[in-house]
Amino acid sequence: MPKIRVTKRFHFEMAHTLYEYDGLCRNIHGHSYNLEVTLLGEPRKQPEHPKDGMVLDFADLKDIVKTQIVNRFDHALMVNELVPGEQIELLQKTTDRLILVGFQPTTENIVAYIAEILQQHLPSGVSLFSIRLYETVTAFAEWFASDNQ
Ligand SMILES: Nc1nc2c(c(=O)[nH]1)N=C([C@H](O)[C@H](O)COP(=O)(O)OP(=O)(O)OP(=O)(O)O)CN2
Ligand SMILES: [Zn+2]
Repeated sequence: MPKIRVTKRFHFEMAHTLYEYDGLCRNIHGHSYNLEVTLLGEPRKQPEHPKDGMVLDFADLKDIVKTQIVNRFDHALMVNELVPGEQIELLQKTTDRLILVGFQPTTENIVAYIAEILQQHLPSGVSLFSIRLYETVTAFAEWFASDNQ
């Protein structure tokens, strides 16, 4: 049975700030993130089944990624928990979509965070192969299962 990779693209708008960064990105600013999620699995081999030939129905993949990532991250502000408490309190007054994380919200760390979440929500029989997260048109980070075993 061949193993096949399937990929679906997603998009979300998110703001972040790089805590104590020595450049413009220390300011709150936004990105139009593009996300590519690639799964690995064997296409179903059940000729009578409506999902015959699918590793995972793209619709099911969309449901998982939208529920776990896009719907939570879209139009949110992601901030490092190290930011002083009084600043966090101010931010909480101006947005109901503040995501506090225990890491600097770089593309690298966000892609690893997404991988951690998605791995917990995939059905059996498929695995997360890779994730590519574009922060800008010219910059992206990738997570590969094979690099993280
Ligand atoms: N290794 C990383 N470096 C930087 C990150 C990151 O997540 N990982 N993030 C930033 C800023 O948040 C922001 O994304 C700036 O990135 P940059 O590519 O420099 O953006 P530009 O708009 O200047 O892109 P150009 O296409 O070169 O105009 C900083 N560094
Ligand atoms: Zn940025």
